[in-house]
Amino acid sequence: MPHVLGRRVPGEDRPDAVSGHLGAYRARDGSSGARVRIDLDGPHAGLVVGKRGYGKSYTLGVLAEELARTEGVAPVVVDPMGIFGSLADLGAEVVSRPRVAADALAPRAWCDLLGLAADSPAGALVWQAAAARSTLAGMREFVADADTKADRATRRSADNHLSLADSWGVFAADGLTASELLASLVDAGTSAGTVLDLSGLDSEPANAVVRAVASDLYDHCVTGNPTRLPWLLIDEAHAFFDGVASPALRTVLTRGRQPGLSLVAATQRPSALPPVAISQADLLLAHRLTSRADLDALAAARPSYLASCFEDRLPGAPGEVLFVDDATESVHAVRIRERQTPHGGGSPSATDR
Ligand SMILES: Nc1ncnc2c1ncn2[C@@H]1O[C@H](COP(=O)(O)OP(=O)(O)OP(=O)(O)O)[C@@H](O)[C@H]1O
Repeated sequence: MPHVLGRRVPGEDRPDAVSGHLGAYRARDGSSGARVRIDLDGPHAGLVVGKRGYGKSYTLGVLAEELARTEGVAPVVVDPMGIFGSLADLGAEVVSRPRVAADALAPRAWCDLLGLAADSPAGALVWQAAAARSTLAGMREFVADADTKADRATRRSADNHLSLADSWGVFAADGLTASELLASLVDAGTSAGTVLDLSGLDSEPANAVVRAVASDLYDHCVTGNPTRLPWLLIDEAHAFFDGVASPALRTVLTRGRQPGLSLVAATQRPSALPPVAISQADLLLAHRLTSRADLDALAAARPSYLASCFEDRLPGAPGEVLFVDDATESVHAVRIRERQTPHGGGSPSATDR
């Protein structure tokens, strides 16, 4: 019987409950022990942390590989560095420069995105336009025609902001929506998932895509009965918790598991995450971490069982993690298995030239 970490009701799991091969236990002398699997059956909030170069993206890739070949789940990988393209080898769809529908963002999200206070004249106009129209072109028309109440300067300001959003090239009437994302996976008869390659996008457009996809996935899970349970895997997550994607990600973290949406965030800077991102995580995979601020941020948001042993047991080599399993309130030293598709990350080295 393989050992599965993350099971909510240990010992009472269904024999057919799905899990993924994560690696092997690591003994104190560094030797490898029994195989370790991770629960993929129930929804989870996961956090992968560690210093640069110690394997966060690699670990996220291992998780994506396991999800890609698991029935009943649909991984959606947010890839800001463009390093997860090799998941196509397992049948994942890699979407370069993903685009989203304008109405995948709620009116409030439009104001946040454009840096407009909702109660400012231009903000109120953008809000009305987002509520009234489903496309960005339609919103701009709405603003141009709003000649009754809004004065010229307000219309111009609102349109300047919308024009900037237009220039990002991430909004399209036929853009990716969560329901299409999950439906297309069903049509294709595969659960291999999707990689959203955001490399080359600036922070605002990348955040716009992530906010739209996260809130759309959440709404889809709440209002429908998703045919597959989505897993949102986010690399360099601090860039999104720090940006306008944050409200949607917080909602997923605090309320996503109930309707079936999982989120796994990877970051080298846990101290840059809101405490809720740490406290909500029921799976914590910690690679080597030395910054005092990051260790303190983890300790402050975690229950007491973590503070007592966590720091001393953190691993020292790339590919090793301390796995904190909330379900059993236990901590395990694990060596993450090797990738089955090529890893696209890692630092460039002059020696390799
Ligand atoms: N489980 C593993 N098995 C074998 N090698 C690994 C493993 N994890 C990491 N490595 C090695 O460590 C290197 C760095 O890993 P990775 O790119 O995931 O780091 P990172 O923590 O995401 O760094 P960054 O913050 O710079 O993105 C990889 O290129 C790989 O060579």
